[in-house]
Amino acid sequence: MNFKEELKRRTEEAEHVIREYLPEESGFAKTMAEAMNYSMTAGGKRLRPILIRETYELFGGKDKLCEPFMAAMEMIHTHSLIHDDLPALDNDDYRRGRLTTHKVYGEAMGVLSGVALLNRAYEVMLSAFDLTEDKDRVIAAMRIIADKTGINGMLGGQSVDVENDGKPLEHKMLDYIYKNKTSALIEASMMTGAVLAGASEKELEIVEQAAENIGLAFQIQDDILDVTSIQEELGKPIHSDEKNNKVTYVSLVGAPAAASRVKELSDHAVELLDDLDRKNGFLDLLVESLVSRRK
Ligand SMILES: CC(C)=CCC/C(C)=C/COP(=O)(O)OP(=O)(O)O
Ligand SMILES: C=C(C)CCOP(=O)(O)OP(=O)(O)O
Ligand SMILES: [Mg+2]
Ligand SMILES: [Mg+2]
Repeated sequence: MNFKEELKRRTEEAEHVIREYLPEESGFAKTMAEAMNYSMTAGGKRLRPILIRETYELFGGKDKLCEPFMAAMEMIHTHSLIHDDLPALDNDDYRRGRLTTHKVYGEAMGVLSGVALLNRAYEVMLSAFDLTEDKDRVIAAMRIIADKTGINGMLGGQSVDVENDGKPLEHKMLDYIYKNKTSALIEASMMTGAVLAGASEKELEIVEQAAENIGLAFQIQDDILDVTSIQEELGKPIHSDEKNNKVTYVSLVGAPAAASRVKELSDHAVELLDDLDRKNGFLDLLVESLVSRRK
């Protein structure tokens, strides 16, 4: 398998699915629709939608039921990035190689278009009821997503993250922040693919653990790139963490130790996936590739 080519094909396919669910830019609320689409069409790796499809296929899913969830997940993720960049939070001017949404449309529209994407995600997920007789699987997926993005997941983690800007942090709290602000959405993505395809409780637990490790590795790599990359490659400003006086994994243990931790977490995730009776070779390669990602 040529991994790069396969990844490109899957990214393009995710891109196509996402575009089907974007709001129309018309009517009195046209500006907000434009702001929503501005960030949604700015690129991005589309990692979470790809993880949904790959995990869906890992458990035997073959049809389009996962597609509204792929689009919805990218909307939730993009909402989180628009808000993460706002002046009240990380105050960053570039994202996905473009000026941030609030820089182009103003702060009020940044707040509103972010919330509107979050709301649209739920409208899109509800449309999945039209694609299956098995309503329980759709409900189960939506329950996971609501839970993992709220106070017990992404929002909880993000709130503790911003609350602690400029304060010393212990490992335990940093782990809480990373597991929630970043891993929770990766967990929700992979678990969504799994429940939609009918995975068992036991399989779902393994997927959740693997995704937690992937998410931690992903966030630590993000910390590393914040100090080792360049804006042109990353598409967002470097040294954002230092600007906000954030304790990160890199500031706590240094970049080389952080890189070893990324490798350990990624290896552990692949081992966990190996415990399943099923295999998706591309998914394993994707997880392994995140260790050396440069953007
Ligand atoms: C509800 C909200 C707003 C959630 C944001 C979650 C999140 C993982 C943001 C990015 O983290 P970061 O600031 O460490 O990364 P980046 O370098 O991409 O800004
Ligand atoms: C969790 C973090 C570090 C936020 C950025 O996520 P991605 O690195 O997946 O951002 P895009 O590719 O979607 O822009
Ligand atoms: Mg942040
Ligand atoms: Mg940020």
